[in-house]
Amino acid sequence: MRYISTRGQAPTLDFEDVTLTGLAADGGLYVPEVWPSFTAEDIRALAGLSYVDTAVAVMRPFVAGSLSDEELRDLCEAAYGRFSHAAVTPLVQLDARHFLLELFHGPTLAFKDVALQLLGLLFERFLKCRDTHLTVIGATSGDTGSAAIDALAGREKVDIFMLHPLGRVSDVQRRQMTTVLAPNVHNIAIEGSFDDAQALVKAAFADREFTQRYTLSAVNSINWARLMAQIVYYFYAAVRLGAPDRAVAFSVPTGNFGDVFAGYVAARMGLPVARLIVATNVNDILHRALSAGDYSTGIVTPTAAPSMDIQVSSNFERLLFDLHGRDGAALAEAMRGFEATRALAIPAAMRQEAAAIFDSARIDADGMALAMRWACQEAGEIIDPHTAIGLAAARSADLPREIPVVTLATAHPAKFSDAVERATGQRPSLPARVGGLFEREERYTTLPATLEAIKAHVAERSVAPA
Ligand SMILES: Cc1ncc(COP(=O)(O)O)c(C=O)c1O
Ligand SMILES: N[C@@H](CCOP(=O)(O)O)C(=O)O
Repeated sequence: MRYISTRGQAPTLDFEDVTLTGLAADGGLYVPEVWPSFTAEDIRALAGLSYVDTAVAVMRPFVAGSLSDEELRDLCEAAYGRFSHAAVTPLVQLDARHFLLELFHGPTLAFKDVALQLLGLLFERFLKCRDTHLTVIGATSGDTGSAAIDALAGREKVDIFMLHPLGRVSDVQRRQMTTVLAPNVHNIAIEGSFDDAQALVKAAFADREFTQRYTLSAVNSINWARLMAQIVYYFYAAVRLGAPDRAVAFSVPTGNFGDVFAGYVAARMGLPVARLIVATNVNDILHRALSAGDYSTGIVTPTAAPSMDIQVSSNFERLLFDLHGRDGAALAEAMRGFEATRALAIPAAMRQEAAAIFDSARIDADGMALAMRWACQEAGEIIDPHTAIGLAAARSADLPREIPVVTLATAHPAKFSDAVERATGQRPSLPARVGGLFEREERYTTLPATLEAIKAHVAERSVAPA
């Protein structure tokens, strides 16, 4: 498989290089040159397979030329062997048509583990035969950071610098990052929002001299391998609910548009996905973009679902690439306009094309709390605020009755126990595997949100050649 940039100017790469590269040199994001295609028979053959077997079957076309089936299987077994549930991503039924797809059984209790446990192993596999030291630089609104740190802590040939917005992640989220004291882990609290942190990561990649000197790489969903691993659970869930003979809808709590884009890829590959519901909190740029063509940023409002407090959604560019007929030059011009004005009008024809599969909903604090209460009282499930936004959107969606609706449960409720307790009166406790968080020493550096400060910090801490 070859990978091309959404902005059309960067070199075409194979899977190994695309995994190690992160952001494309032209500022774009890598996508497969073609979407692999699964027939109904291919999908039927997934029935009854374990998660690992499903992962190998679904990811095989994306890694072709870089990993053999045996290598891919070994990596998946190691990655998913660390999950606490035998099904890795189990489905839970809430009522006649609503399901939760629990994605939080990994080591750091959020869906990010599904991709990042694999990515950590991919880095190790691809660096084994190279004389390269990777400097990973990432931005987190709470969950990517801890999952990436867990996946990379203590690994040879990698340093990780993780930027989180100071004071805007939950205590559990922060401590999951800052109590990891491995020498290759460098936590930075940025005086700004998640969008500022993400913009700094992109600015670091745009500095070609810096990128080359430190061999920068990414763990955010700008890295294609992240999304690839997330496609698997759409297949796994849909097949369990009757695909290819029954279409399934998914409701996805959305921030950076990575998780829901993985669902879009699954649909492009042939999975019968009836609808993808993009569920946002009050930071609703994606809802405005999909429902009214208004992709313009505002001020980020802190909410009880902090991991979705995002305005500029990285992966929306990947969808825009397809909506622009995969014309990299046209998209590069549109993105330059967006970067200059912080606004992009999505033409009606593109909006209509997106509407063939995407719905969207904006859920406010009351809607979120109501969904947490409904899940608790009617189905006996305690859910986290991000999942609640997905569930609220799922329950308000206008869909034929025979279509099952799967809400992606993206985080364990104990990561956000204050908000859960406020809504339901129940305080979920942390699973034993992450216990002791509040007794451990924390280590992080607070920096202003400037590229100079980040570069100086990397230069001081990285073991890569100066
Ligand atoms: C718990 C949780 N839910 C939902 C999201 C949104 O996912 P995405 O950024 O892939 O849209 C995030 C952050 O990425 C998250 O951490
Ligand atoms: N919500 C995310 C933000 C970063 O998203 P990513 O999927 O691009 O890594 C987080 O939890 O950090």
